[in-house]
Amino acid sequence: MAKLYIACDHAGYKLKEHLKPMLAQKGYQVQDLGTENEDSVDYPDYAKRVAQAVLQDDEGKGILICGTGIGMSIAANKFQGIRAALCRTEFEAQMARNHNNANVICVGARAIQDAVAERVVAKFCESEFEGGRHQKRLDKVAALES
Ligand SMILES: O=C(CO)[C@H](O)[C@H](O)[C@H](O)COP(=O)(O)O
Repeated sequence: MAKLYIACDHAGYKLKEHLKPMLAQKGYQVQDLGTENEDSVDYPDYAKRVAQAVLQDDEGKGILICGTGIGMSIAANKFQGIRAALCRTEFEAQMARNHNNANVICVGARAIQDAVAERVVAKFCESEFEGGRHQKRLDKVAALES
């Protein structure tokens, strides 16, 4: 089972703490890369931690939470090899894995309710990349990085 790296800014702290027991209960090994409280911090610092951890772990996946998920997704996608997807629905989370082979999910704690976020993140974690025609497209995406 893939290891999960999770981090947030102050806006995402409560949701991060809410999600961790759910993920552990499902059997995932979860490494918390901060932040540790609701004091104001800057989301790029935490996006960097998760992006670097995921890039060093072939099977690893990342979970990033800020107020909207937008800042985290912008920052994480600056790292070559990171495919970060901002997801608000279970459908988006499943497609992010099935079609885009996203290795990081970004969630907006101020945008969706905790119960919805739980289902969205769980769907992301349990869904697989389908390969095939989607790999060819991801190869083209990767070519854009160079
Ligand atoms: O980066 C964001 C927006 O794209 C995140 O939602 C941040 O959590 C948000 O900007 C933080 O805002 P705050 O007013 O400093 O709490």
